[in-house]
Amino acid sequence: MGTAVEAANKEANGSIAEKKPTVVFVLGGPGSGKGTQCANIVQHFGYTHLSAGDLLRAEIKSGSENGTMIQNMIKEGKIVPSEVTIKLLQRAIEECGNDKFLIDGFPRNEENRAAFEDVTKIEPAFVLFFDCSEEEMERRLLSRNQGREDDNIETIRKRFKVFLESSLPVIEHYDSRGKVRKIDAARPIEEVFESVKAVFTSKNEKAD
Ligand SMILES: Nc1ncnc2c1ncn2[C@@H]1O[C@H](COP(=O)(O)OP(=O)(O)OP(=O)(O)O)[C@@H](O)[C@H]1O
Ligand SMILES: Nc1ccn([C@H]2C[C@H](O)[C@@H](COP(=O)(O)O)O2)c(=O)n1
Ligand SMILES: [Mg+2]
Repeated sequence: MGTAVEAANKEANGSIAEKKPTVVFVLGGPGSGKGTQCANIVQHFGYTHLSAGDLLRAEIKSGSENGTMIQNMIKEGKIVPSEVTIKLLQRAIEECGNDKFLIDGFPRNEENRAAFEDVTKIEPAFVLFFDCSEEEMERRLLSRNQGREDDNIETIRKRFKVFLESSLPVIEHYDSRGKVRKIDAARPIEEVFESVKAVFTSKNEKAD
């Protein structure tokens, strides 16, 4: 159940169906640099950044009835049921005055993908895929130092396995539809962003 403030925001900004927002999915393995590059895209291109992982962590902190379940799943590197994550994304989109969104770390599996399409009827403009080796991602995660409970070697290995088994097939799904813009994410942050900028400024993209 939403609060009165949430309801007022939704009325002011419109439901997802009315808004028909531009959505770019930002995918890649754990530690590939999704959040880092999203921050740059926000600055340069005026998108609103919605990280599914951040929304789930905020839900744990809020003391929600789903908090313990979400916390346990994140600790195990597992993917939270779509209905929970989609509600959080839907609410964030509806409460926001912007009409273009980077959805980071979602869809993470086929269930996420199909349920989001079903509920919102939104097709992404394109999918940014940050491609990086496990070796490099592991190095980055182990030195991230943000106090995340899942940045330990045991959970990191589980997250890599889930990425290969459940998330890569989603990327392949969009690739077969010509939607994936693959970026070599193993380079320094500034170089990666040069490639990202080229995607967002391309005349062929409908998302700039
Ligand atoms: N190109 C890069 N080169 C080196 N370090 C990077 C690069 N991009 C990001 N990092 C660092 O790696 C760590 C992980 O980056 P980030 O949080 O952006 O990854 P992520 O894909 O969002 O990860 P997660 O899926 O775990 O949320 C951070 O400490 C970040 O500063
Ligand atoms: N669609 C999603 C996104 C994230 N989660 C959970 C499981 C992830 O390991 C964790 C952290 O996400 P990140 O911040 O690394 O993008 O959050 C999920 O269940 N479903
Ligand atoms: Mg992130």
